[in-house]
Amino acid sequence: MADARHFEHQYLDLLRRVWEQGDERRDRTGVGTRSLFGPTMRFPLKDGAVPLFTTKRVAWKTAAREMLWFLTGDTNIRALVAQKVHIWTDWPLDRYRRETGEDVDRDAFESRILDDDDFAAAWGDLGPVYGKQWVDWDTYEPVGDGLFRRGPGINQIAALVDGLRNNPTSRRLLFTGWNVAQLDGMALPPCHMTYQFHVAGKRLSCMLWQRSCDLGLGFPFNAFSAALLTAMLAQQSDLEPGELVWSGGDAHVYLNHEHLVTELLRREPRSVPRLELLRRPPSIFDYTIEDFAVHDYDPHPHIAAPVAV
Ligand SMILES: Nc1nc(=O)c2c([nH]1)NC[C@@H]1CN(c3ccc(C(=O)N[C@@H](CCC(=O)O)C(=O)O)cc3)CN21
Ligand SMILES: O=c1ccn([C@H]2C[C@H](O)[C@@H](COP(=O)(O)O)O2)c(=O)[nH]1
Repeated sequence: MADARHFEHQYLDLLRRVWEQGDERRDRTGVGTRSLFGPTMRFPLKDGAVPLFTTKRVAWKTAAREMLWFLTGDTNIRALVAQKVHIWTDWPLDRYRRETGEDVDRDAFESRILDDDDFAAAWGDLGPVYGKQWVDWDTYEPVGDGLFRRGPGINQIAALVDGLRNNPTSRRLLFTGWNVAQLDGMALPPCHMTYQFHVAGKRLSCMLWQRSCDLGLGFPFNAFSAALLTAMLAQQSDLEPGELVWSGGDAHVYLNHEHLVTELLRREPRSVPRLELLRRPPSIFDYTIEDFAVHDYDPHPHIAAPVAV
């Protein structure tokens, strides 16, 4: 039976509102969007609750692999492609086509990324995106005469775990990918850009600030990933997950996702999935995909939709 308060209704309501009332405009990609500014959603994370949407099947293992890849600090798509994660391939592929004029197809491009070290180094890197900023934010030390040398990189995630354990009432429990000085070198500036945490009793809550949100394709991944990260951080800090508060800046639906919106709004959310961490690894950097299980996930079928590059 349909439960009016299923967490997913927040998502479906926002999709409807953006589609019906959003400002229609041209966007960077040329596809066009309808856009609203500043929505907030709150998802419970207690007892394994997780915002994994059920009105279409979401490839949660793909989202989890991407999150683990961020935590390694890697910014090259090679490690993703090796795990059959294709969600970042289109940006290096687009650059390759533009800069060489060669009309290589996606599969051939991915094969070269996997088979050829030099090619992967030259064409597979996204620049200093999420992983770099999260675990190895560049620092510089003055050495006199207006000269600087590299200092040690800052690991924001390690510092966060330390803060959660030792200073849980701090109002500075956050990390960000928005390194203003390095935005120009990134294939895309971070969308899910700032994560702040709050501990109340034994509950760890996360607030994610997402400056730009593709509601059809990106958001189902972003919501699940943020919940997963919160569960991992809670486990590492002897806390329990509390709530995910998501705030978006520009929340949009691409005009070529109309079929997705129409079909999702026809469907009823079903089942309440649960996330389980099967092991407690020695640190936040030691999780593997085998450490995650999702129970009671009974989604409607997947709906394909094109990604705007
Ligand atoms: N326009 C746009 N939307 C995004 O969500 C997005 C970007 N660009 N650029 C950077 C990353 C890459 N992300 C992506 C890219 C593609 C899918 C995607 O195609 N998802 C499909 C198939 C997933 C699969 O491979 O199994 C989906 O139906 O969810 C999802 C997230 C999120 N980000
Ligand atoms: O995790 C992500 C990454 C990207 N997106 C979407 C949001 C926008 O549709 C594009 C980025 O384009 P900008 O012009 O840089 O805003 O990618 C997402 O939703 N989630």
